[in-house]
Amino acid sequence: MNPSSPPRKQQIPVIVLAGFLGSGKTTLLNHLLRNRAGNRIGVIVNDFGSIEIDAMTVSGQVGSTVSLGSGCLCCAVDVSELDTFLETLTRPAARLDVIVIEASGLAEPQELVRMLLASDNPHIVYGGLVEVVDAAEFDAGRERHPEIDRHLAVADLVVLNKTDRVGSEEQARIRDVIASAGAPAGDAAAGGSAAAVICATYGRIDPQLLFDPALRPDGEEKARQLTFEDLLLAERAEDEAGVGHGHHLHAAYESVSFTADVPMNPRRLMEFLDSRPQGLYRIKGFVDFGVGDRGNKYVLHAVGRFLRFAPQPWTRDEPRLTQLVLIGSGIDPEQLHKELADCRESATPTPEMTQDAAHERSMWGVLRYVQQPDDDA
Ligand SMILES: Nc1nc2c(ncn2[C@@H]2O[C@H](COP(=O)(O)OP(=O)(O)OP(=O)(O)O)[C@@H](O)[C@H]2O)c(=O)[nH]1
Repeated sequence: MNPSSPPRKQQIPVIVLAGFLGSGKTTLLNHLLRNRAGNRIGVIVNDFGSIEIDAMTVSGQVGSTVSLGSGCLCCAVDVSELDTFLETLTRPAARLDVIVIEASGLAEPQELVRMLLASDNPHIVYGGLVEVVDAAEFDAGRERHPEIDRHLAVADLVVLNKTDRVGSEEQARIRDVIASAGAPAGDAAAGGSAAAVICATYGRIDPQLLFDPALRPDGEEKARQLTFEDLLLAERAEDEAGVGHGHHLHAAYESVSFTADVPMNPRRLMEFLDSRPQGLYRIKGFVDFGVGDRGNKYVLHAVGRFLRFAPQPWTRDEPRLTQLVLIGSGIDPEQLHKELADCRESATPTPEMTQDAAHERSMWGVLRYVQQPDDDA
């Protein structure tokens, strides 16, 4: 790392929102904008027309960028202009916390993801490919657009939307199809989508699946955060009114919090991360590798198969801890917690020389995921 450049504020996650025409991308995006938990969101779309800009105060329009009073900056772009717009949106003056690119129904999301991963903009980090699927039109959609299987295979999170229009059996069937999407015909075991799948109506997912609540003291920025409990209450109210569909949002995803006050063993943690289960969508937090690197904690960001560590100096009085949150759907929280606990360093004494060399070597696996300033991806 270049010691002359001061560490900048955390990189801004860029999320790609994809899905076929009418699947509910704009509905989901509007939901995120209304429940952005204090975050300032930058949105890149193919055209403004579909976003409910009326619902927000438009405070300025420059070129094809619209600044919304509610803490959102929108721009309409052609994919070839992506880098230029990311450049604009990541300027410190924009003060954005997260950027969402709504891929047009026709854009190939893999192409956008590839461009993001290859981008040399140091201020962004890949935030995942979210594929919105219309549950009611699933089979018809696949027939018309067989390429949807390819999209599902590379997605990090699949939002099975419009579940108000299908029963729970049909939802289960679609989930199975998604899990085998992209695998060679007749051989689901050979692969398929590793994406976490969550069900939704009108795109109402918990925004925390995609980004964290902003820690902003600024009162003007404080949008009310839609919490997990709110979603649950809304669902219960629907159930009580007899309009629910037996699908409970608390079953939508699960999270695991892990804290350790002894260092983590780099080799074992990397084994855990390299074999993380299907459906484990996000991991965030920081890791103490103890003697592996006494000076730094390692901020961990994983979304889908993407994984990145960023070393950050411990402050003088900071307690040496590992703190991680894992979020996913269809995961076994207890098992994951146990596996992480098994990654803690055990105090087996080895001769000091061997120990030093071993620690240095075991950090290699971690360092593979540390971005160097001139890395491409
Ligand atoms: N019944 C039902 N309708 C929904 C749901 N989510 C979205 N819709 C409706 O589906 C239609 C399409 O939704 P959009 O959000 O515009 O879909 P989109 O993917 O952005 O569509 P394009 O911009 O054309 O690509 C709208 O009329 C929405 O109100 C849902 O969960 N259930």
